[in-house]
Amino acid sequence: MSDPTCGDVLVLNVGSSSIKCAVFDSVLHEVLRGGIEGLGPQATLRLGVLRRDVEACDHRAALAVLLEALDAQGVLLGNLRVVGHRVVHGGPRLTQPVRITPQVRDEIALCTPLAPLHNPHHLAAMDALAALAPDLPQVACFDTGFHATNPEVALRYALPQELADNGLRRYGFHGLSYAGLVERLETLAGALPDRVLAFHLGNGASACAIRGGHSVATTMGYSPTDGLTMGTRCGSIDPSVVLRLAEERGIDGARHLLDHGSGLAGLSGGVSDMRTLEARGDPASRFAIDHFIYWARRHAGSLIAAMQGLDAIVFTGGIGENSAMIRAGILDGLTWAGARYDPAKNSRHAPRLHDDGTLVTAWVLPAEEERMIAQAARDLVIMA
Ligand SMILES: Nc1ncnc2c1ncn2[C@@H]1O[C@H](COP(=O)(O)OP(=O)(O)O)[C@@H](O)[C@H]1O
Ligand SMILES: CC(=O)OP(=O)(O)O
Ligand SMILES: [Mg+2]
Repeated sequence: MSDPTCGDVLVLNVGSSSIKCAVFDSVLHEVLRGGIEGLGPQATLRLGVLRRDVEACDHRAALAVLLEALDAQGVLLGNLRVVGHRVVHGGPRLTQPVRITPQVRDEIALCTPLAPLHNPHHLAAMDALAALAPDLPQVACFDTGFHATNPEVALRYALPQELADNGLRRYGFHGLSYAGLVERLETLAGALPDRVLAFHLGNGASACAIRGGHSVATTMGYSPTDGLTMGTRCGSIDPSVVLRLAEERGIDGARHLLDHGSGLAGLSGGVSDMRTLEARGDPASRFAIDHFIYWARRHAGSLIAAMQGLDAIVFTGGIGENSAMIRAGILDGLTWAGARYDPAKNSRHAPRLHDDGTLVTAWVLPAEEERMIAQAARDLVIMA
């Protein structure tokens, strides 16, 4: 058992298909990392060196298993000083890290229709912790904040002003991951490349144009359903298709199809997991992978135009960090923009995929959402 006093900050990153967690001390050294992925009757729990199959059919069950495992490894809720949560959607007002009060919780709940795959699970985690440790401060960090620097022309839909005033605009997501990636890239590259095309490819997937360290455009919009082909989400789609689906299946039926039954799962006949699709190799799985790559390239072209060029490409997220095939597929479609990589480095998932002297550099970096959240939670509660 590890030292029970060493963990000060617990971070929970409740994603659409997984729960990740990390424990930091008050100077932000990572003490423990883990999570549960593949939620279902045979989910996988990883925590430090521990790895075991567990039953975790939904996010609530997964959280209970995770908290028990943390406790067994000496991370006691009573000894923590703060818990930080990733929150996907906080609407127009909640963009900066904030201490969770009943009012903040209610505001996050109001945003549930905008992120139905995420916000209910964030709330369940906050409520579970509040019940177990009512005096433990909790902080919410939002996926949208990083995109506040997008120009108005990128943020607005071509809709009347009063609709934008009512929150019908683009927000963009995976912002904590992109902010972490900018910090890491600057350190690794020595200086931050000016025009960075970043791909966060996980179960949810997006891409972002980052200029001078700031987001200028991104593929997700009003909700995390827009943009690239995803695990179970359709990505960009003609709104008339949505209207027709709503007519035929009702609003809830349409939403369910677009968020849960589309993307890789819809194209392949039920498989949303990229690793499984790569292993299967049947025509439907292959087509789903081709679709994912093709639309990542198409959106990349749009983002490169938004930045007026390209200096670096970065991959992160479960697929971005682990799938050499997907990275190669995307990069092979961007040679016109100067993208080059060394296949051997790509196979090794090396942080640096390019050779010296390459004009457009290419990188694989870990998604560091947890580190960003820990930093904000520490600053808001421990350093305050
Ligand atoms: N070795 C691998 N090869 C291909 N895909 C992988 C690999 N490891 C993980 N993935 C994929 O990463 C995705 C999950 O990414 P992750 O970022 O953990 O998801 P979430 O959006 O839930 O946070 C799944 O599609 C999974 O199959
Ligand atoms: C915003 C989003 O899609 O998050 P995730 O990738 O964790 O599903
Ligand atoms: Mg994620």
